[in-house]
Parts: sequence; structure tokens; C-alpha cells
Amino acid sequence: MAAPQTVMSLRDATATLGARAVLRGIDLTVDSGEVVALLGANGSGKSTAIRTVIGQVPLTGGELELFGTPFARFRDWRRVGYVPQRSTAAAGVPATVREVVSSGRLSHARLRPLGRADRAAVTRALELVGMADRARDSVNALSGGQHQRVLIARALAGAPDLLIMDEPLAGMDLASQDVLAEALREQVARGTSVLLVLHELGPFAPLIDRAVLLREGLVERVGNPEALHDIACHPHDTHDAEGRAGIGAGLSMSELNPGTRR
Ligand SMILES: Nc1ncnc2c1ncn2[C@@H]1O[C@H](COP(=O)(O)OP(=O)(O)OP(=O)(O)O)[C@@H](O)[C@H]1O
Repeated sequence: MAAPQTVMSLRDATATLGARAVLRGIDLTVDSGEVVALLGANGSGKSTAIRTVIGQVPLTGGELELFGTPFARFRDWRRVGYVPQRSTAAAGVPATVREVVSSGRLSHARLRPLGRADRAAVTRALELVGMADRARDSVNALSGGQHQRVLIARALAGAPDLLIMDEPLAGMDLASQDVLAEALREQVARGTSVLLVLHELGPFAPLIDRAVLLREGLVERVGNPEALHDIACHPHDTHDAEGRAGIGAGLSMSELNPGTRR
């Protein structure tokens, strides 16, 4: 069987914000078709790690590759979808829900008007997140959770091969979480790889192939999402959870021996 293609790889990645060494040498990979969750306490570096992947935070050391291409030479950004940590980035903009989601197709249209395939992708994304009936509404008329769904639809509309999401479930009610889990399941079934930051696994738990627990800018553990989530929530009571985590199963040496540069 052919080895899985690595969609994203960070090797020994370091990053600094202000005077703070926020990432201190992390290894993180997402293989084709994989769903990888980043877990960890507030401030452990989760958002920074994914912001390095999309180029918002420069690496100060280490290597980043996207679809096998070194970051400096990577141009194919339409293959990457990004949902930022909950924000109201589009609020205040006089745009409809459909217009905001359509902006996720701009890199496909390459300055041409959106075509039929683009409009179909927008409609599908709106349906996936359960916002089709709000398509003509102003984004300013949405609740925070609805707004988040629109940003997710914007990323899905681009039909990304790698979808990166920073706490997509934050502030979502349970019904909305279920809708998003179903949307993610469909997207993964189409072959999309996913890297996401989560505090609560919620209905995403069965979709996650691998969890990576960050602590103070280092990878502390890699393993089963539910057990690692326990460790993330109860960092001083790790023994039992480690047993359940199946730590080590099928992991590379660099993932098994992270954080050696304390
Ligand atoms: N602009 C900044 N300047 C300086 N330090 C920053 C900046 N942004 C974040 N940090 C620091 O970097 C560290 C990691 O932040 P990051 O947002 O990556 O954490 P996180 O794991 O995503 O946390 P949370 O769960 O709270 O979202 C924190 O200590 C934070 O204070």
C-alpha cells in the first residue's frame, strides 16, 4: 500500500511573539485524509501553531511544508481553508451571508465573476452549515454562533484539501455542534484533511484520528483524543489517562519523543 501523502508538516518549529518563545520546537504532521486535533491549556501555543501553518506567524526556526512544498515556495493557497478563532471579522461589513460565503470562492474564480460551479459550491456550503435559509440576510443580523457557521461555510466553499479551524465549536449550542460535526464528516468523506484546535471534543470526537497535546509551546503527548482531552483538563492526574490514551501506537519517533529541549 502506498504511504499516505503528508499534507502539512512542521518540523522542530519555533516561533516568537513579542519577547516570548511561544513555540519551542514542535513536530506536527497531517496526512492525507487525517483529522488532527490540537489540544492544550490556554496559552499552550495551539493558535500560534496553526497560524504558523497559514503564514500569519513566521517561524523563527524549523521547517514547514504544505503539500510537500517548502512554505517559502508554496503558492497554492486555494487548497487551504482557514477558520479563525471566533471573531466577528465580517460584522459591520454591509454584506449578506451569501456574499461572505462567496468570498471563499475568490481564489478559484481568479478575479473573474463567480461561475455556476462557484455558485453551486457556495450553496452547498450554506446548506452544510444549516444557513441556507439565511443566505440573503445581512451578516450583521446574525448571532455569534451563526456568524461562526458563516465563516466555516466560507472556508468550505473553497473546497479546501486542508481545512484548518481554530476552536470551531466555541460558543456553539449543542444543535449547532451536531450540524457542524455532520458538515465536517461530509467534508472528510470527500477527502479533506483537517487540523483543528479544540477545547471540548463534543460531537467531533469520533471524527478525530489523532490528538496532539501542547504544553508551553511543546508537544507533550500524541494519542487518542478522549484520553488526551482528560489529560488536558486534568494535567496533574495523567497516569490513568495515559494508559487509556494508547500513547505511542503508530507514532513516529519524533512524535513519541517531543519536547526534549525544555
Ligand atoms: N501578539 C502577542 N504578543 C505576545 N505574546 C502573545 C501574542 N499572542 C499570543 N501570545 C502569547 O503566546 C502564548 C500562546 O498563545 P496562543 O494563542 O497560541 O495559545 P492557545 O493555546 O491558542 O490559547 P487559548 O486556548 O487561550 O486560545 C500565550 O502565552 C500568549 O500570551
